[in-house]
Amino acid sequence: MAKSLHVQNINAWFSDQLVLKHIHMDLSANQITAIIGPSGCGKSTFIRCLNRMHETVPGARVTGDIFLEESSIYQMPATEVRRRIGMVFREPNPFPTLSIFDNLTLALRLGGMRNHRQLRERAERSLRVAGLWDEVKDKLNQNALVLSLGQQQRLCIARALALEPDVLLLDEPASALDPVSTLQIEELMEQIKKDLTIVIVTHNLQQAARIADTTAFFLDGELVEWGDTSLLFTKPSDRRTEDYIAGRFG
Ligand SMILES: Nc1ncnc2c1ncn2[C@@H]1O[C@H](COP(=O)(O)OP(=O)(O)OP(=O)(O)O)[C@@H](O)[C@H]1O
Repeated sequence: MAKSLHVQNINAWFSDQLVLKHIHMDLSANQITAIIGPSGCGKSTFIRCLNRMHETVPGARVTGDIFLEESSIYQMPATEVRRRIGMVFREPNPFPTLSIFDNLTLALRLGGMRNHRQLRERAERSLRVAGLWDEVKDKLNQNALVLSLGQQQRLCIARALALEPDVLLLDEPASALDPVSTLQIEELMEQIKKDLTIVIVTHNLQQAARIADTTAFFLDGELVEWGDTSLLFTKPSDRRTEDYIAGRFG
């Protein structure tokens, strides 16, 4: 079920470098929120804070709090946070030695699901949602690397969906893909937002304008502004946002 995230005064460091400063933001359920901003402004660090991945980097630190609905993610076991708040990365990263089926079901099996019929149902359901079932149903036991890059990325999304998360974080999920695969990923996000809260980092302003309900503009570790995507693109309230979307820097 989709759940909203509430970010309260997040600061994040890599060693002594402060890379996110006093971030307050709400990420609404059943919406796509796009995170935009120039290279190095803290977009990836921000979404890696949202499922407690940032703190896994040696020397990295976070202060502040993030709530999944009413519950602080810092009061939950980190493994539980990452199950409920899934993540898809820039480069498709299927487990390279595993079959398509095992890619989808490994985490479920590690979580204790043993019944083969149940595993098969969950795998099929997430592949159907990811629009991949017809393409892979006859090769579930083949290595995941037989798939094209675009299919591998949809497999990674299906793998995240198989855990039935509340939130899905995507860090430039289409940046390594061709235009057709990019469109498939965008259509997929539109479909799954009815069940999920989606946060996507993108360099591509057209992509944010096409798919995001809400857009947030980051600059130098600050959240300059966030709000309704069409308003942010047509009537930004801050001069720096206006300059960025007009292509004057970044
Ligand atoms: N593993 C790391 N160790 C140290 N510093 C890092 C690390 N990862 C990122 N940084 C620094 O943190 C700051 C924010 O980086 P981040 O990757 O969050 O930005 P970004 O907006 O996602 O950039 P890009 O669009 O280029 O991916 C940058 O100054 C970057 O150099």
